[in-house]
Amino acid sequence: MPDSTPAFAPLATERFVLRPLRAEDAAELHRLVNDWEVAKTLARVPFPYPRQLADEWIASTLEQIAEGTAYHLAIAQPEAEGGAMLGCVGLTIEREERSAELGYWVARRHWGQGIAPEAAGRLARWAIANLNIDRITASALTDNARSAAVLRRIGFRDAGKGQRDFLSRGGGMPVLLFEAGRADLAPPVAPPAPAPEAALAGGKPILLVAAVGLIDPDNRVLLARRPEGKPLAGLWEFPGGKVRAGETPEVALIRELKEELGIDVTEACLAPFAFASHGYEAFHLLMPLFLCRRWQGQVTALEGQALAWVRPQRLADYAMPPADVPLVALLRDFL
Ligand SMILES: Nc1nc2c([nH]c(=O)n2[C@@H]2O[C@H](COP(=O)(O)OP(=O)(O)OP(=O)(O)O)[C@@H](O)[C@H]2O)c(=O)[nH]1
Repeated sequence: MPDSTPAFAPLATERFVLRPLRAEDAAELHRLVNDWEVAKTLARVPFPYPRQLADEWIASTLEQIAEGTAYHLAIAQPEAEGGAMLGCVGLTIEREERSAELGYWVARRHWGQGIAPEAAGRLARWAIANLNIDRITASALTDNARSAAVLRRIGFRDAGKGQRDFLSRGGGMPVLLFEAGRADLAPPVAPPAPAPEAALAGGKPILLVAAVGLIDPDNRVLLARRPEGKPLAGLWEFPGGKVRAGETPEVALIRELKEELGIDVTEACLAPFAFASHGYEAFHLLMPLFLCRRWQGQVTALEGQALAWVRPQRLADYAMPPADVPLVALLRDFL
């Protein structure tokens, strides 16, 4: 399955942009990273850092972005503020493991301004939502308390100790290992609005969500990817959403399909198929799944979400929320 980022659009953070490096960044990159205080914290940076290596490194990062194997980006001021480079942040993908390794550095004169957590946090959240990974790993030298604090602030958990080769130190060095999954990088989930007493399940409110398997004439099912910033970002799901007070599941679904996909569906075309009942940490999800083969209008991603029409036998290739797993099996057998 291809990742949804053929050409890399810069990522904005509150104060900066994360953009691909450019050939003309080489002299500045060399000046900033050829600093023992920076180089000594980085595993793959030699010291002294040869000027020519900056050109080669930048060229290799562009190839890696094009191949989708790694995303090494400049942390820069917005162009309107001068565009100066402040450091770099990067992710190397380990496709087989559905994971990626995070690294970053910030130029010494910009230390203490919270640049690393802002940049690395954004890249990590973007990656879990847009690349086919479930986990991000990182490491920090055992004596680099500042870097360990950055990782914990983003949401990384301690995952033991290890040893890594450091080019700048000429050999193996002890490191603290860190790891973050989808839930660690997600915003805190607010429980749904107070439910009627009858709707409390084991102390958790019941959340009623209506979802649909839209099926096209080729018998493919539409999945939508949960965007960055939402819980379960990066997982694929059936289109739909929360049923609001006063709505039936059908009415809620008709509204959501119009808002999210720009299509018109009638109640008569929504066939009840199955339901999910799943205990998440903050709520218990009750989700009727309808099937629909007829709608009006062109399916369009109106909320910037990635969409995929998926053949039933390929549904297992798409990571979905745990509540959907039994539904996928039923749907595959049915179609
Ligand atoms: N639409 C949909 N939601 C699902 C599926 N599986 C599943 O667990 N859910 C959960 O059901 C809830 C759907 O709520 P939603 O899409 O309206 O709301 P949201 O969390 O995106 O936040 P929002 O209120 O900002 O829109 C989420 O907690 C989502 O994780 C699915 O296949 N489709």
